[in-house]
Amino acid sequence: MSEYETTDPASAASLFPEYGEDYRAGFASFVGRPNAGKSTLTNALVGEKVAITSSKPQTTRHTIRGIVHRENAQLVLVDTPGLHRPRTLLGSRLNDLVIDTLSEVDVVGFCLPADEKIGPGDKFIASQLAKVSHKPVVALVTKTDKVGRDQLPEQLIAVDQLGREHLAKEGKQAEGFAAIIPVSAVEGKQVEVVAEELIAMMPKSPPLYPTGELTDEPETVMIAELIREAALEDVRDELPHSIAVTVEEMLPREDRPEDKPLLDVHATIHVERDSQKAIIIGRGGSRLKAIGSQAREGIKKLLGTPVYLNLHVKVTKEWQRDAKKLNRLGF
Ligand SMILES: Nc1nc2c(ncn2[C@@H]2O[C@H](COP(=O)(O)OP(=O)(O)OP(=O)(O)O)[C@@H](O)[C@H]2O)c(=O)[nH]1
Repeated sequence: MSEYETTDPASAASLFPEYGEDYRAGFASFVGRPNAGKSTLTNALVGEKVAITSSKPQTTRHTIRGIVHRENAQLVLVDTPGLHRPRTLLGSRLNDLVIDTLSEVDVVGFCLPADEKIGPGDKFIASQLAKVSHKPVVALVTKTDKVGRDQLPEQLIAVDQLGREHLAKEGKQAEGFAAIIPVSAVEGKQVEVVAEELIAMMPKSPPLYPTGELTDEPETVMIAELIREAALEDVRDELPHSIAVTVEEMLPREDRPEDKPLLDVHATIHVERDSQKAIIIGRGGSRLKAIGSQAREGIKKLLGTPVYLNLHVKVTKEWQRDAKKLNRLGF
C-alpha cells in the first residue's frame, strides 16, 4: 500500500499495530436481497456509520468498505448492492460489479432476514453464488429481534436447506453454508459472533490498513451518499431508484480563522423527470431545505468540520438507461 508507506519508523509504529504470528486479515462481502440488512450489519460490525441504511430497497450503489479492527485481526467489509435480476443497464452493471467483488473476497456473508420466508430472490442469489464464488459462504440470518424464539429454528432449518439445495456444486460446498449465524444488528446481538466467525475464515496476514482506518471510500463518494440518503427520506415508489448525487466541488472557505474552518460543498441531486424534481424541492423549497440540513449534519459528523452545503436539483433524463450519463455519474 504505497499510500501508507513511510520512512519514519515512529510514525509507522503508530499506523500499524503490533501483530503476532496468528494475526489474520482479509476481505468479506455481504450479499442478499434488497433490505436484507447488509448495511446495518456492516455499521454494527465497524461500529461507526459508514454505509448508508434506509428502509427503501437498493440504496447501496457503491462498493463501500468498512474496516473491522480487532486485537488479532482486521476484516475489510466490502458492502455491495444486492444481486438481482437486471432490468436496466444500471441493474446489469451492478450485478457485474457484485460478481467481480465476490471473486476477490475471502468469505461471502449471505444475509437472509429472519422474518421473511425464503423466496425466489434468495434462490437466485444462492445459484449465482454457486456459480461465481469458490469461497466459503456464511449464512447470516438477520433481524432476529423481529421474530419470536419459536420461529427462529424453523428459519434456520429453511436456510440450511437453501444452502444444501442451491449452493452445493461439483463436490465443493456439498455441505451448503460454511456456517449459519443468527444476528440482530439493531440490538447488537451476536454481532461479535459474526465478526469472530468471519475472521476465522481470513488468511493469516499482516494488517492491510492502518489502525483506526474505517473506510477507504473517497470522501466525496461518502458525502454524495449522505445527501442521497437524506433525499430518500419519505419518498416512495420508483423515485428512490431515480436519484443520483454528484459532488461538484468541495473547498475550504477562504478567510476563515484556523480554529473555525468552514467547508463549501456544491452538489447536484439528479432525478429523471420534472415531476420528481418538484417532489425533491417541495413546497416553497421546504423538502430541499430539510434534505440540506440532514445531509449537512451527517457531513459535519463525517469530516468534523462545519459545512456550507449548496444543493442543486437537476433533471438528467433517463440517466439509468443512458450509458454515457451513467459514466458521468460515476457508475
Ligand atoms: N428490527 C431490525 N431491523 C433491521 C435490522 N437490520 C436492518 N434492519 C432494517 O431493515 C431495513 C434495511 O436495512 P439495510 O441495512 O439498509 O439493508 P440492506 O440489505 O443494506 O439494503 P439495500 O441497501 O437496499 O441492499 C432498514 O429499515 C433497517 O433498519 C435488525 O437487526 N433488526
